[in-house]
Amino acid sequence: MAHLHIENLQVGYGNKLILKNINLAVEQGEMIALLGPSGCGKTTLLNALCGFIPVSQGDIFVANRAISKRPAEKRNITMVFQSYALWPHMTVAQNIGYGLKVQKMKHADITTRVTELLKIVKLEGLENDRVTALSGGQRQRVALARALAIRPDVLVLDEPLSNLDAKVRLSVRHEIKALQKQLGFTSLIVTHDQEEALVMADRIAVLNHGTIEQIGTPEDIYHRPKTPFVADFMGADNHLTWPIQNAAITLNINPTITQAEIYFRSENALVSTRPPATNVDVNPSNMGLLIEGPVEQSVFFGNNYQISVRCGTHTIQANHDQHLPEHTPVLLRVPTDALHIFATEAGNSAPQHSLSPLSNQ
Ligand SMILES: Nc1ncnc2c1ncn2[C@@H]1O[C@H](COP(=O)(O)OP(=O)(O)OP(=O)(O)O)[C@@H](O)[C@H]1O
Repeated sequence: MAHLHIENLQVGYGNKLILKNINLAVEQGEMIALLGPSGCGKTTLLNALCGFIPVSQGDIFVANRAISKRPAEKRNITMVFQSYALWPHMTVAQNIGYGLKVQKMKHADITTRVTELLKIVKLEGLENDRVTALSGGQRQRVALARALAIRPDVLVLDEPLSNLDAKVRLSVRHEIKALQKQLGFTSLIVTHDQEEALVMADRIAVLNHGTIEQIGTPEDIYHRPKTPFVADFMGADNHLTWPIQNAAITLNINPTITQAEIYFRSENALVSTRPPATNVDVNPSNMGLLIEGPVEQSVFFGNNYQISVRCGTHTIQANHDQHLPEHTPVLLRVPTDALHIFATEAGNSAPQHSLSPLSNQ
């Protein structure tokens, strides 16, 4: 059994079921990111793990021990909160040692452990400062040190970086990742930032309406989404429902499809301004999805331009290195391996989750 094993977990508030049937196995030393839109149940899952809310059905095992009926303080799972939740009247060292004092550890041992943690989170010299005098990034490191002080079996982090400004956020996420590798703690981190999940996690679980839609490595989730929801959530910002009765949109793939939902990222739509007449041949450079149309809008995005191309009733987004004036005729080509194609049965108006991805990798 995995170090953290969640089996058929159901959790709700009153009569409202939030987590429907969660199964998750987290190996010792692994960091799993729970990724999903607001309200999908990420925090609820962390709260159920920590024992802050009861579970309706299913079980949670940590190191082969069933813990879902144990009170929060007997689970040895600690949470790092979005708001840090530090004691404002205490010093850095007192905050870090707080959990150890509650556990009635000897004063000398607390001092040793706190000194060790101050070094780990690079806050040496600040032990006697009030936490209110620290920056956001430093406070978050105190919160992390306090959580790690008691050597938890599982560390859970609820959007730990969301109160930090963009630059600090980038450095703190690398620090947490490096610490996780160095110390080997098992952790679950909640985020709704896909880039954060890709950078920090060993595996990502994508949640939607209280269920896990897909779990896999960052590469799997990014390149091989199993459902339209995951493709969309991971940044495939263009969506077409095939077939399309429009000669300006052609799909040259093998095998051919009759009916499908197609997703792709604007960064994978290659823009060319060559005349459409040269584009009709089906040769290797024309494989994939081809779309012809005029530029509707070109917006500067810093490192490139976001080009909107009008094609019948569709507006397709593409990235390009140059500004293109409105009405410029362009050809977009999305290579086959950048298309996420979810075949649907002919005449079947099945819900998205029952679509099957067509292997195109
Ligand atoms: N104490 C509560 N009582 C009743 N419903 C709740 C309670 N807390 C959360 N919910 C509901 O449970 C659902 C999931 O909430 P949760 O906070 O777990 O989502 P989340 O994925 O963490 O969202 P966010 O990214 O916005 O933090 C939401 O519909 C929310 O309204």
